[in-house]
Amino acid sequence: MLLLSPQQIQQWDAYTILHEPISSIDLMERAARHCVDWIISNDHIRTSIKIFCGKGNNGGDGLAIARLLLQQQIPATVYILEFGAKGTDDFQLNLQRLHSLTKDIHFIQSPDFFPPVGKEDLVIDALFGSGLNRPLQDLNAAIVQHINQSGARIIAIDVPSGLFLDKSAKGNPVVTANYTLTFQSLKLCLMVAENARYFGEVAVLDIGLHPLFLQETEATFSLLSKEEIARGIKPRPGFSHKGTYGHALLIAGNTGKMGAALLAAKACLRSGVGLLTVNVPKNELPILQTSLHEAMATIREEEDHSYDGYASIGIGPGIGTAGSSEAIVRNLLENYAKPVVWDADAVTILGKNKQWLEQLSPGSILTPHPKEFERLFGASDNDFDRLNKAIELSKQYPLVIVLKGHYTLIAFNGKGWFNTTGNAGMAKGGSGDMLTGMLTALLAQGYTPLQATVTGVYLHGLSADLTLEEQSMESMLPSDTIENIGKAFLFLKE
Ligand SMILES: NC(=O)C1=CN([C@@H]2O[C@H](COP(=O)(O)OP(=O)(O)OC[C@H]3O[C@@H](n4cnc5c(N)ncnc54)[C@H](OP(=O)(O)O)[C@@H]3O)[C@@H](O)[C@H]2O)[C@@H](O)CC1
Ligand SMILES: Nc1ncnc2c1ncn2[C@@H]1O[C@H](COP(=O)(O)OP(=O)(O)OP(=O)(O)O)[C@@H](O)[C@H]1O
Ligand SMILES: [K+]
Repeated sequence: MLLLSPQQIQQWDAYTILHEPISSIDLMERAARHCVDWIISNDHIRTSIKIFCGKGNNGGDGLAIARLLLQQQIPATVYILEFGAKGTDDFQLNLQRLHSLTKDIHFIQSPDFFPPVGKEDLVIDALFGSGLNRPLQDLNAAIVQHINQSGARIIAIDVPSGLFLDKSAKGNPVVTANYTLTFQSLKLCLMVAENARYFGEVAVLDIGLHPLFLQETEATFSLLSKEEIARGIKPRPGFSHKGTYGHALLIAGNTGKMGAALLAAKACLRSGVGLLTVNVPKNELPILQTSLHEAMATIREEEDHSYDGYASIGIGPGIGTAGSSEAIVRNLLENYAKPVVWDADAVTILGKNKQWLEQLSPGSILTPHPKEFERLFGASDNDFDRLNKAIELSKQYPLVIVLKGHYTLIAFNGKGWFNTTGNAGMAKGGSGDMLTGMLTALLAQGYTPLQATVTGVYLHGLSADLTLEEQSMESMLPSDTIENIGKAFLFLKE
């Protein structure tokens, strides 16, 4: 699914009107009906429902929602923010339709006429949607503040009023919704952490916009889908052998950080690799060899760091950032030409030696979390800037950049894919190590760097989601999640 700009969303609307065909007022009616169905079936009806409308089509949705509620004998009061301009055609038509049902429609021109709103109210925010083109001010800013401080349950229609679809609204007045009912597809503004406090829980309502439009449309950002990932999984032919699936090397672990090496190694082994060697400090060798019978080992302090024969290498989890680790990073840059997975301390070392970025082998995968990303590429003003920076960098460097988060972004060659699997039970040390092991395993099996990354990131989150069948978000450990990598592969084959 593509993440569209406001202009593209308008075009999708127009395309549907032309090709379904359907009139725009009927499309609005369908959107409103989906909202009402969702509100009723999710038990959000309150004795007092206050619907705040602007005079664009978002406000039109609000008016249609009011009428559909009233038709089911559910009382609702409408407040229209009056800022001079005439409403859109569909707004005006819905206003006429509503007038035939109720006189409980209030035009507000000043904060003096704001209705009292309290905890017991349900507020429907239909002030502004995808047409917002500047920060809210004056009366519009005042009503947002009034609603936000009321303590009422707030349901935003399409997006919380005040959010721009594809750029930051940092510092602007924005409705803090408990729920956002967004039409047809997620929007970029509903994917970033900086807006999480505004959009609350998001439901995507399928209002039947024409699917063919997407086939004729290009967008920088899209969402990964199960079907797409499942199609990319390589078969394991009956006559294959361990050599078919590659020999991976993980350079991981150090004194007090051997858990990182074990988690990465175990995840690598559970992700289909043919052979695995783990490079660890001499003193830590027994920990590895007694806990993981399938892994071989090389010793960190030994001079001969030949990388010949490894189909892929992952470096970083728990290695530390001391000079000896820096030396390994330099050695790897000079002596290994295939893609490498760079994570954790290895990313920090690259951040300290930025000139080395030019030397990363093409197709290498960088897996920074936002702080590590900042160390590598500098600070960003907001989440949108960071996403756009990752996209620009992916044009500049022949690398796959994995910006980890709730919706992890994978940037490659000027395009970005958001992952939709995973949950807050993964917000624990060790989750990143697990991902490094998985990506290294997939590279070793001959997946292209992009394919390895999208597959690995998706399966990583999916394993965590499946872990919730037997654990809570509080209790689950990366070790549990690794044991569910198998279930995740099976789920893709269903
Ligand atoms: N496409 C779909 O799939 C469907 C879309 N539908 C619905 O349509 C919504 C989009 O409607 P929309 O385009 O009329 O824009 P909307 O957000 O209502 O109003 C913006 C208007 O207000 C103005 N304005 C802007 N910023 C302002 C500001 N800061 N302060 C004051 N005024 C400001 C601006 O006019 P301006 O003042 O710039 O002339 C603009 O015209 C969408 O979110 C969804 O709910 C569904 O009905 C059906 C399916
Ligand atoms: N709330 C969340 N929702 C979805 N995924 C999450 C969430 N929190 C963390 N994750 C995922 O878990 C992983 C965490 O990796 P990250 O390197 O940031 O932290 P870590 O677990 O401390 O790493 P390490 O393994 O190096 O200790 C990422 O892949 C991230 O996408
Ligand atoms: K809204």
